[in-house]
Amino acid sequence: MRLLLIRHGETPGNVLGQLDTDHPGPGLTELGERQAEAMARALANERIAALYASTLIRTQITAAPLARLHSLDIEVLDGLHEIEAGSLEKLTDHESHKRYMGTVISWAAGNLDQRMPAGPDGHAFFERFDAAIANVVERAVRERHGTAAVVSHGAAIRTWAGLRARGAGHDFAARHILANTGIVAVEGSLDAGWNLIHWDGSPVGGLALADPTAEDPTGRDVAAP
Ligand SMILES: O=C(O)[C@H](O)COP(=O)(O)O
Repeated sequence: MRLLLIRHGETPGNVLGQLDTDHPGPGLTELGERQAEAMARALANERIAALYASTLIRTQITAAPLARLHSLDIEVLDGLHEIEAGSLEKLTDHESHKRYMGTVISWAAGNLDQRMPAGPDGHAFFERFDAAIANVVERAVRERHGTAAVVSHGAAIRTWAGLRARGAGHDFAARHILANTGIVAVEGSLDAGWNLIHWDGSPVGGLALADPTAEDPTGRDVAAP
């Protein structure tokens, strides 16, 4: 089956460069709302049979136009939420960004024992995200459908795909941006594992929907010095 892992639309926290991972989290900016509408239009011809969002409301708001267009319900799944920032929560400085993204990219390299300061380690993240993906796949197998869309988060998608998708890898995940409404597509199964099909790091509705001035720590190239 195919999984479209979609990052949510822009939030006020993304504009400020805030490490904002608490529940329920912020809604979208006006640009974020437009990104979500454009994402639905861009995916109008995709045969999406099931649509999932995380427990943070920004993903549910982002999924709403796509749900309307495809006449789908949004299923909110535990386990798809952003990687908790621990004691870095709400910080906006570059050292904190580096520490947060450095930790999650090291998980994508397989160093799962590393811990976010006062937060989770890589084992805890992969356990909950893998379990969520297993739920998505089991339903697809039961209902015999081929494509599911999963609206999740910058660090969570990059880290999961970096370790789990053949053709990605931690270095790739670090270097490839994942702007708001960027999409990482993987194909595979629980038994065979996952292959990277494409990594569209820009807003799927087009570059006119990008916000080059946003600080956005989880969306940018983190291999850059
Ligand atoms: O730094 C961020 O942008 C926040 O920590 C959360 O990531 P997200 O915007 O992809 O949810």
